[in-house]
Amino acid sequence: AGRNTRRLPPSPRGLPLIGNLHQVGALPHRALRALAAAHGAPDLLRLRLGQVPALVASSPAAAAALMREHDGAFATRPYFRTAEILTYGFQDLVFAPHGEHWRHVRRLCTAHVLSAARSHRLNPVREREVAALVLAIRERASSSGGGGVVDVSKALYGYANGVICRAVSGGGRLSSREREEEVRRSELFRELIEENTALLGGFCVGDYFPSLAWADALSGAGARAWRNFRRWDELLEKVVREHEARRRGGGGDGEQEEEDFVDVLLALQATEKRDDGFELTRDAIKSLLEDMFAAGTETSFIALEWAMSELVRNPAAMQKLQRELRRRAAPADAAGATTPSTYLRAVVKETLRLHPPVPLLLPRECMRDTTVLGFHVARGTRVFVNAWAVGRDPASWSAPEEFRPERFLAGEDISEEEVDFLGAHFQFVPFGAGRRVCPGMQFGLATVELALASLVRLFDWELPGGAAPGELDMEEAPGLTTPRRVPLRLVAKPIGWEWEEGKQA
Ligand code: HEM
Repeated sequence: AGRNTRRLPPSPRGLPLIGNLHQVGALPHRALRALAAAHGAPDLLRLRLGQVPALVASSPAAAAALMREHDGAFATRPYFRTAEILTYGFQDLVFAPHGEHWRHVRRLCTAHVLSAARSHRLNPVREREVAALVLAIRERASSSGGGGVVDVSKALYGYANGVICRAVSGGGRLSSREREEEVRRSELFRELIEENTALLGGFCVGDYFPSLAWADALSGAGARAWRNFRRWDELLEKVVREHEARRRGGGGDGEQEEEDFVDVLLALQATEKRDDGFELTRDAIKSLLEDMFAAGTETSFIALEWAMSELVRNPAAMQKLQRELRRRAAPADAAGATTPSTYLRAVVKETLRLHPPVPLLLPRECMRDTTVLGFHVARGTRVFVNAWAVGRDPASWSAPEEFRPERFLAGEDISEEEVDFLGAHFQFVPFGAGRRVCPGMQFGLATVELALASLVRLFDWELPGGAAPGELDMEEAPGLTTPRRVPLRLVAKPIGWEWEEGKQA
């Protein structure tokens, strides 16, 4: 077919210069679903964002076409200026070309993260952090001020951050002075992650108007990114040095330390150096570490925040989960915490269906002209998969806007066995799919499930001031990830028999 007979996906009329940028809004996943519906584009919607051609997939069929049928053509990430600065110029580790180096490093890194989660090597880390979370909530709940109201969001963020910090850079058995240093370090990591999120989620003129990239120098976005990068580097350099010193010391007291992510990368560096041309440089290691912090903390935190919100809003689901977890835990507490609960898994899935923490996944870029579902997509097009819209697709889900974990149980409309997280079921893609699927999926799920199980099992939860469950504010904060707009504040009531048990422990 000739150039002029190529069929293009439907597109809303744009404005001169900015194109459709003004239509994307503060909550792009919601605005883009509405735009797709209004322009008869249930599968693929074409946009122009400034100077950049873009494509949005809004249905399971479109998600499958992009991430299964044509995965190879959409396996790269677009270039973002702030990301380039923040990631040691190694943007390609996460965000860019399909070079061999990138494939290699990512494969190694993925293998590590998944194996660490699967072998449960990191469960002691999570269990320590869950214990700290439960303790913090108990203290807050029983303190005289505030009437037992707990800032659940803050507590959950601390937990998610703690798990990643420990898993990435260690800190198993620490003296009290070391522990203090660790707490300070966690705070610093948190600050740096938040600034990264602000920078990456922010609007950078050069990302949409490549010919106006110089404008970012004027707006200060570049300088801000450099400043944050230098702070990251100082901290990560310290972490890597400490690990190197420990490795040289041969483990010191001879005790088997828990192996963390830095250890694994340093070991890889030692063995991979001889590989033809490939070297896991120090900058590459620090860049990977930074990715792990940034990608792992916010996502797990957001999933936990919404899971607790939905359970409080839906008391029947909360009670069902409490019954299941408390029954399991009663005879032998230790076993109760780790044996999987089907309803817990269903609650987590239902939460991720309604509230995917990264609702548009991470942007991809079309690497060569491709025909997708009969439409022409040009090389260089920036591609978004609206996982949020896909999860609420009325053709795939009954009562799609309702929180009903039962839908994921066997015998219901969609069974547990049918919809997994592995990217084979395109009506449910909170972790993406294909070559760019989230490598931290198992790690993230374990982090979310362990904390949620304890919070639901050990406490009863209510809204402050006797408000009805339906009154809970469920709005999302603007940005590329979707935490709650207002922090989740709940009354936590420790349940009796667990109290006693906790005291003995
Ligand atoms: C509930 C928790 C999590 C959710 C919902 C989540 C979601 C996602 C999504 C949607 C993507 C983009 C996938 C795509 O574009 O197809 C992604 C990428 C990524 N995630 Fe996760 N994630 C979670 C936890 C984690 C954790 C714990 C880690 C690391 C420890 C991690 C590391 C990464 C990395 C490195 C990438 C980039 C992969 C690439 O570009 O090739 N994630 N994640």
